[in-house]
Amino acid sequence: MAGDKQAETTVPTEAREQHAKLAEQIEEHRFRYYVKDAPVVSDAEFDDLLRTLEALEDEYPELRTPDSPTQKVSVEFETDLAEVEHRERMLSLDNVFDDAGLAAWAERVHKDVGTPGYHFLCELKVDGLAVNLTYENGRLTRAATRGTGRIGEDITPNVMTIAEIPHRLAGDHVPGLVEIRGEVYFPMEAFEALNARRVAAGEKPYANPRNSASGSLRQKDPKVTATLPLHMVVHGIGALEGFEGLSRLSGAYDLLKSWGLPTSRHNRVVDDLDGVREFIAYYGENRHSVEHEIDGVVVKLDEIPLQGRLGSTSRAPRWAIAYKYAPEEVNTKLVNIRVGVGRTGRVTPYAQVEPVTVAGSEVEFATLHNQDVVKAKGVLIGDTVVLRKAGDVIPEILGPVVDLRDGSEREFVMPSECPECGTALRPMKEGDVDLRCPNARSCPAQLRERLFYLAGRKALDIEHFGYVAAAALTKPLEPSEPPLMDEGDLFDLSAEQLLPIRAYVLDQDSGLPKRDPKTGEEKIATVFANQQGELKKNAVSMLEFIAAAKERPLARVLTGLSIRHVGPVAAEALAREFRSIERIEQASEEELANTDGVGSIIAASLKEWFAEEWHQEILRKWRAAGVRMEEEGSGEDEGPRPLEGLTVVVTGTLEHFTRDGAKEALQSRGAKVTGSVSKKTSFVVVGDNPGSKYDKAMQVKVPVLNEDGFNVLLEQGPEAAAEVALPAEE
Ligand SMILES: NC(=O)c1ccc[n+]([C@@H]2O[C@H](COP(=O)([O-])OP(=O)(O)OC[C@H]3O[C@@H](n4cnc5c(N)ncnc54)[C@H](O)[C@@H]3O)[C@@H](O)[C@H]2O)c1
Ligand SMILES: [Zn+2]
Repeated sequence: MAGDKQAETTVPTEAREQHAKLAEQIEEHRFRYYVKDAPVVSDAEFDDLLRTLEALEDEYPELRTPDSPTQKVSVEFETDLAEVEHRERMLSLDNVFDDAGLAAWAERVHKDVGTPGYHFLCELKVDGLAVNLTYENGRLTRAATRGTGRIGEDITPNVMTIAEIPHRLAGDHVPGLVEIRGEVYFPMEAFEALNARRVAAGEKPYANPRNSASGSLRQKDPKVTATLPLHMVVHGIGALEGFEGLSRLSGAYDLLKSWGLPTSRHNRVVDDLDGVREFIAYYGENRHSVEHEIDGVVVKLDEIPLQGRLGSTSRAPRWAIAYKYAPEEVNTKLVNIRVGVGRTGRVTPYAQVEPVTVAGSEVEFATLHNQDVVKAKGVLIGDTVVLRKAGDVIPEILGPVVDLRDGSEREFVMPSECPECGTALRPMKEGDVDLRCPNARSCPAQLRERLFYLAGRKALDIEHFGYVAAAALTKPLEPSEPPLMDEGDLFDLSAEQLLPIRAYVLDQDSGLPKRDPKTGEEKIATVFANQQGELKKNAVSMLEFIAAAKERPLARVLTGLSIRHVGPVAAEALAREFRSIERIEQASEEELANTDGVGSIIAASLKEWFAEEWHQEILRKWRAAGVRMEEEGSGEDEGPRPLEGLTVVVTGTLEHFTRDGAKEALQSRGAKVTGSVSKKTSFVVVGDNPGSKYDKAMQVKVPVLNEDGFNVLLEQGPEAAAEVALPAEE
């Protein structure tokens, strides 16, 4: 006893105070999270606090009293819902964040188990709300939240509305009593719509889907819960009476599944730690292939008797560990909502946030799509927001942290004029929410984006012509007249024009001027001239590359024109089929639409594009500058086109031709190759295993050629081929 007292006094006051302060913060966050469903810090920040407290207690074990948050699952609290005592405690999990932590856990398990021959059960850590289902003689009698771990809240009527959860277990052999533990989650895809409804009804939007799941289950009216797309994954068993012989947890899951409970499809039993590592690595890569959000992997000892041997602390089982992935959600400040103008003139609001690192990269901007989305999310400028960056997906804002508002936040108002050229904005189409700057030709933003795209890898591939050059040529500070009013004069740019240009150095992601990191001032540069007043080396190269770009294949030139919907693939198809810009322009909309890889939307878009006078002007100027407007070897000087005017469909596998080879052979002889059979089809070439196109050919009585007949067509022409075509059946 005396020894104890002495030990206590060895804790410095400072540490004791720090401990008390941290403990209080953690309790407060738990209350906001579990009770109010409205956390004000991210999970990562919360976990950090808990880890700091743990580290402090490692250093001064006397601080680790039974009261400490490290020893508890949650907080004591009052609730409007009825309280329920769990038959067996619901625990949390200990966390590790790296391989070393995982290995240390495995080593402890190994020491405690003593004998080899045990297995690890790997599961996904479902990011949702822990729920306890009590089944008595197969009937669902109660559902409760985890609560303090001993006492939870009664949410039976709400849980009863979840379709996946059986009210009665299937089969005859069910226990007298069983507690099923699992996670209820709210799908990410449905989250935005839920928040939109809440905002429209004047309710607080949820900060993330996990809060929605919890809030949905913990509100009073089961009729409301019934309308929500809640799901459950089962991941454990609590009390169990009147049932013997469970030896492996993985086996128990099979049993639960046979009773009709929603178990996970992703569980895997492995022999050793390397197997665990593989599982962790796999789902680290494929995190978004899973039907629910995950924040890590849970590794469990699969042998149930061994679980019993290892036991639990007051907070977590020793036989399981949670390996947490890097968080994809962080909290940050929404500094501003700006609008950007895209290549097609679409005007989209986007969020500028205080820069944060998330999922390994620094994020400063997040998309907001359109003004309705901003409203639906319920975010105000100045809010702390939950920002999510999932894999390669563009960062997005999930929702505001409403409880941190101080009244200084303001609503976003969509501008009525283009921020770059001042033109009044209009809806894209009548009734559309998306707005567009109609000044397509010389709105500096649109032209800049078009030029940047035109110079890019997919189009003319002009080296040294990057975003900064595109901006400088379209909106210089000096001279006042930009050298390019549209893309028409691109190939006539001269050194004399480039030399005097001074412009902002724009950031490609935001379209905003970059800032000097030291002074914070916006960067302005003499973009193309060096200090001696000569062209920079890069600028000389750029001009050379512009000249060389005139020789690029037709498909790339077409791509570079930024015709709506005409990307590299459609451009290839058009170039292959029509072989010159002139012929594309002369083609009827129907002809265009019937071209393989083109279709009616692109056909309409092409017609629209060619009808615009300033587009014609671009073509005239490019032609005069010597830009290639036809496919090499095309036109009149090309060889004969014996199959001109024919439309051919190829289906099934040919012996001596690949699909592309067959196409090429037809097209080089002037035939058109399409994907679908109609009355207008001249021939259908049929290889092995033809699909429905063959049946269609029979139905509409189009002549069908086998591979020999195809060769006749290629070598002797349509008349000869018609003779050997299979007679169309009656
Ligand atoms: N942001 C905040 O203010 C705040 C406050 C408190 C807690 N939290 C967060 O809440 C989360 C939950 O905290 P916690 O105490 O439950 O700890 P935890 O997340 O470390 O894990 C324990 C829980 O994981 C769940 N789980 C999911 N899949 C599982 C599986 N396959 N097998 C077993 N269990 C599985 C269980 O319900 C279990 O109770 C943590 O991520 C924590 O960061 C955040
Ligand atoms: Zn504009």
